[in-house]
Amino acid sequence: MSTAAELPEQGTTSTATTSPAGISPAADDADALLRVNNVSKHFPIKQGILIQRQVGAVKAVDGVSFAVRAGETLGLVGESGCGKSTTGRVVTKLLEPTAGEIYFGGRDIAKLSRGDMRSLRTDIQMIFQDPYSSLNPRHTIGTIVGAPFHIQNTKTERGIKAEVQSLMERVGLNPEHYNRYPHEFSGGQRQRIGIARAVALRPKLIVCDEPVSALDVSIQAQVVNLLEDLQSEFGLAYIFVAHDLSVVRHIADRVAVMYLGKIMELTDRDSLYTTPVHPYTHSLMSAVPVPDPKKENRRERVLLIGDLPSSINPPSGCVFHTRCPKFRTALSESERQRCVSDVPALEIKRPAHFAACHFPEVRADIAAAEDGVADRNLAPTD
Ligand SMILES: Nc1ncnc2c1ncn2[C@@H]1O[C@H](COP(=O)(O)OP(=O)(O)OP(=O)(O)O)[C@@H](O)[C@H]1O
Repeated sequence: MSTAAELPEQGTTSTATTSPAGISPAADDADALLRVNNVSKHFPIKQGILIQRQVGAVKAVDGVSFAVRAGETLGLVGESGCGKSTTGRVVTKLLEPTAGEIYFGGRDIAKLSRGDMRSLRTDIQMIFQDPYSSLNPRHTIGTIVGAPFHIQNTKTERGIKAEVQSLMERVGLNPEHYNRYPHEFSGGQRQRIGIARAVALRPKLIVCDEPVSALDVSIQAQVVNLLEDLQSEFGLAYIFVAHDLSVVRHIADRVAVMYLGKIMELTDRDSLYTTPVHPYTHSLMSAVPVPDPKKENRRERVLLIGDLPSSINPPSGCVFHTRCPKFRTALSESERQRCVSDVPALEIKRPAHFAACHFPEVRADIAAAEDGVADRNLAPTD
């Protein structure tokens, strides 16, 4: 593993990586199925009626690096608009990255054309947030779940029907409803249809983009449990995009926290929830209620002041400095200057614990223990 001094700056797409293989340490994982290295997605803003010219860009994702191991779940969390969904869509190549590398099974898929990506569609799939709009209302469930088999073109009609009905049964749907249309199913059942479609070809990786946030709370846990069962049965890896920290704590092995298009902290679930080192993660965690009323009364809430800055013109240096409680209250003038001018690298602060902060919360362990962060019961209700 590289030392902190060797680590690259996260953020600007022109920043060179310095690890021997040219891969950011956050993506440099020997067991990785997917390695996302310094990937950006900037949406151009154009002006003009006849002749359009680019006048700026929405920096939805700006130099993110992470790895996903075979069979694991990586949670992607952060406030609305921080770039979680865009990251997921770039990984599945529903969106083309502006810069960076995406290694899947050792091959850089970032620059593959749509045609070349067709063979990889078997291996990488996506489950969408909205079970109402992600299914074609004019197609029966048989057609929707059977579509991947038709594209693959290796099975007879009868073989496809048998496969689809077995998948329906596996995800908790009645196989006799093969000829029904999406509007005849509830929200939870529609998400099960989306899941059956995603796992049909036994992919290695599924990007789950807020798969339960549109569902009733009572249904959420059932769908999360189904995803977990399918993961162990088929050895799937998930990127699980969510803004709900409880669901992510329940399902993720490791978690990446995003803010304004960048990864602020990346580590295993327990380290993140019990000993966060980035002031942003600390604020997020402090907003989660503690079940014990005594501890809940003593809970220190770290409020973030101000609105999320625009991703068209993000703050200089550390993008979080304009809202960082530590920047406001605990740093000297020269330390603050560093936050304003230098982009912090996503670097190792503890073994396997990455954070992009010049002045991480080194006392977070003690604070977390005192505040009862470690005791928080964040599992979703069954
Ligand atoms: N097609 C697009 N064109 C321009 N800007 C876009 C486009 N898609 C997303 N954005 C912008 O990119 C930023 C990141 O959006 P994204 O949807 O990835 O965030 P998110 O973290 O998933 O948010 P949410 O939790 O609300 O879904 C936002 O500022 C959004 O407005």
